Amino acid sequence: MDKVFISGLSIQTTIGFYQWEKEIKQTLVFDLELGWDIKPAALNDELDKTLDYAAISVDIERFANANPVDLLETLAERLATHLMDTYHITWLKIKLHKPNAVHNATSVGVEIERSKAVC
Ligand SMILES: Nc1nc2c(c(=O)[nH]1)N=C([C@H](O)[C@@H](O)CO)CN2
Repeated sequence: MDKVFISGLSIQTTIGFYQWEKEIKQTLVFDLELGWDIKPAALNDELDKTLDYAAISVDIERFANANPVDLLETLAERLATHLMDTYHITWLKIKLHKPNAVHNATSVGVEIERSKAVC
């Protein structure tokens, strides 16, 4: 399967279970793999036949800020649904890091992989 990927997309957003976290912004880092057949875009060198990683990066930041939640799990799941529905993606993997959450860990977070049947 071909993929378009985004690695190390760093944003500032409100996220967290505890009350103090709802009053600040924290760093989240996203790694995404998006299943996509890249041949149609490559055939005639056309951006509109592929997934525009720049546009999707902007969308991810907007989505996270528009949908504040407590858990990384919730954000990952909702973002997966949003990306699959909006861009007609049938397979994706999202790894979501909260690098400053645990002071003696390099990073912590969640990773999900989702797919849906093509009709
Ligand atoms: N599996 C998870 N564990 C924890 C989360 C989370 O989103 N998923 N969140 C927190 C707190 O918000 C934490 O980041 C505050 O330091 C704790 N554990």
